[in-house]
Amino acid sequence: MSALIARQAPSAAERLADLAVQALVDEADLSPKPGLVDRRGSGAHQDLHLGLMHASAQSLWPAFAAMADAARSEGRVSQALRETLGQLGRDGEAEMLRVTAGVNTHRGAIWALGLLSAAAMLESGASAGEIAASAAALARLDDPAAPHNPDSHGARVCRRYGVLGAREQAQHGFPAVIEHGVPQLHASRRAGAGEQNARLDALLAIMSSLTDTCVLHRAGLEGLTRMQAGARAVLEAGGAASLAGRRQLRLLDRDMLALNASPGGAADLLAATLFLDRLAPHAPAPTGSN
Ligand SMILES: CC(C)(COP(=O)(O)OP(=O)(O)OC[C@H]1O[C@@H](n2cnc3c(N)ncnc32)[C@H](O[C@H]2O[C@H](COP(=O)(O)OP(=O)(O)OP(=O)(O)O)[C@@H](O)[C@H]2O)[C@@H]1O)[C@@H](O)C(=O)NCCC(=O)NCCS
Ligand SMILES: Nc1ncnc2[nH]cnc12
Repeated sequence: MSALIARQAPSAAERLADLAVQALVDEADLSPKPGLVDRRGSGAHQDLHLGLMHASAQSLWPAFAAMADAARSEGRVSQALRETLGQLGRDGEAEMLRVTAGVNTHRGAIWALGLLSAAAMLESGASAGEIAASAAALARLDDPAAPHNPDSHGARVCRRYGVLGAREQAQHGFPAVIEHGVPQLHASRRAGAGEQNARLDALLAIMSSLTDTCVLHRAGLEGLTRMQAGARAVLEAGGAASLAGRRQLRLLDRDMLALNASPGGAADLLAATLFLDRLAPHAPAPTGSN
């Protein structure tokens, strides 16, 4: 009997949860990322490290599987599905905080990958853009049970600087992912950058345009401007695979550390990019870890 259970193929929801967790692990491991936790160390953070990012990612598997399964049961974008996803997202966040002893490792990632996992189940076989559009339709539905926290870091800086944050990024169909992350990942792969460099370029493309509320919270408008301009400078110099680009990337890393800035929102959206890329690849698939 146990041999029979062991051989059972994973369900579609379980496969989506596998992909979501793998995307988070790949994002955490990618190095060198400016200001962020990676294989070299904790970046601008005092309370995060790579082991904690991995443990947090693994703790979210049941939440992602449950969100995808709820989408399978409901079968369409609906108010009922939105409310179920909201509850599962809050449960996932509680489990993350239990595993990390209260440190916010992946709040933005639960939001983005939770919506995208549910949408991927609804839009099986669809393109990255179609999946993101379906996730956006879910994000635009109001969840009356969601506790509105006007004091979250994101809410505070959105008010102060008049910018859009994680909520709007999802409601608008993840433009940072669909217009910047995914196309740059594919372009850098086509140019022969190597998989790790292509992923770094995708992160930089996201950073060059995103109003990352983590950076605004930690380093204000100056931090955001320097992040966007620094990321653009790496790409304009030839990207992470080029010597000139690597030089710019080292400067950007130093700058982010000096400003105590960490682009956590961009990191979450890189994970969303890698998730969608695995689901709907339209460019040469990764060939190794070079
Ligand atoms: C809608 C919610 C995402 C809540 O959003 P809100 O803006 O109110 O709340 P925040 O607590 O600020 O969380 C937003 C997180 O999203 C990431 N992010 C930032 N900017 C963007 C952006 N422009 N687009 C997309 N995503 C963005 C970011 O997450 C990462 O950073 C986290 C660390 O941040 P922080 O806690 O500020 O940590 P530190 O700087 O280290 O703090 P200190 O050390 O200084 O104390 C890290 O977790 C990364 O993930 C933002 O943090 C959503 O949460 C929500 O409403 N959920 C309800 C449940 C639900 O409905 N779910 C639906 C199905 S999933
Ligand atoms: N690698 C990383 N470093 C810091 N914050 C993050 N949030 C999501 N991924 C992160």
